[in-house]
Amino acid sequence: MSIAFSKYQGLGNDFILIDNRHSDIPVIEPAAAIIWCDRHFGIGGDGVIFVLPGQNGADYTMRIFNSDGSEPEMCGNGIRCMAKFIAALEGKVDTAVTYKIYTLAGIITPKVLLDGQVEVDMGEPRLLSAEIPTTLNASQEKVIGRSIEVDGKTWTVTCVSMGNPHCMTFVEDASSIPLETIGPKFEHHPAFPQRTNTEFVQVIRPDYVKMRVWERGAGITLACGTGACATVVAGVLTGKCDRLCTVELPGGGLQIEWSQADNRVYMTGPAELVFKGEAAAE
Ligand SMILES: N[C@@H](CCC[C@H](N)C(=O)O)C(=O)O
Repeated sequence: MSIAFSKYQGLGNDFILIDNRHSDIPVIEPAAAIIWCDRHFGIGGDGVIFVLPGQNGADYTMRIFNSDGSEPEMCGNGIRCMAKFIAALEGKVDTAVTYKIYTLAGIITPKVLLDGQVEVDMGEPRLLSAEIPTTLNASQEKVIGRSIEVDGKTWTVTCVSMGNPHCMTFVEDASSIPLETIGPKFEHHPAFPQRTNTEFVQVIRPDYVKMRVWERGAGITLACGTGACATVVAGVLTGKCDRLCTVELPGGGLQIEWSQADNRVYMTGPAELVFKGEAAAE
């Protein structure tokens, strides 16, 4: 049996998209997603995203498997790709269209704009330690500028959940951080019972930061949408960033706004079809 897929990327964060509208159960298992995501033996990708029938009043449901087979609650670049994929499935080309997508982080609302960019209402950030989750501040307070020992060094971190967990460290020079070695040590640190995404952020100006990410379940990626949102929230909480801020990632820039008016985070960025194909299912 073979399964049709479309490969999309958002700032180089790349995903295999599957039209799963006929069933609530993803057509491939996490073990197959690991093989499909492999860049030598598979299609290659940071994750596999399934478009399922809507739940809880949503138009569609998104499920995603990371390249290690784990299932995250949300994916910011992925939901922009999913919105473009659905618009193509529905034949809505060159029109603005908005979808309500049910995710494990709640309802998320991407809007495909006329210029092809996608603006996403990412919902409200979650700041309490139990919501992230982290044991860094067990008294249920926010985790802003707390110390953590990782790899024999003390780091000052701020933690934010955008449905999935993020741990941000502000640094002088993000390019000098040995992500490959320090990233997994943050990800698997006992202070994060559900592991964590890890971001190193260099403030260029309050409205412009550079960020590099080690993703939970995927490792180094060229961009992370939820990570960019969490970065701006952390920057505002620590007095380093404006609420409206560009986050420059290795794959390009995202416009992020943490709205004072409704406490929601809005993300705008690209999403593009790379190619379509068919892959063997086990
Ligand atoms: N790249 C994504 C985040 C994907 C999920 C992440 N690896 C996790 O496990 O939380 C994004 O753009 O947000």
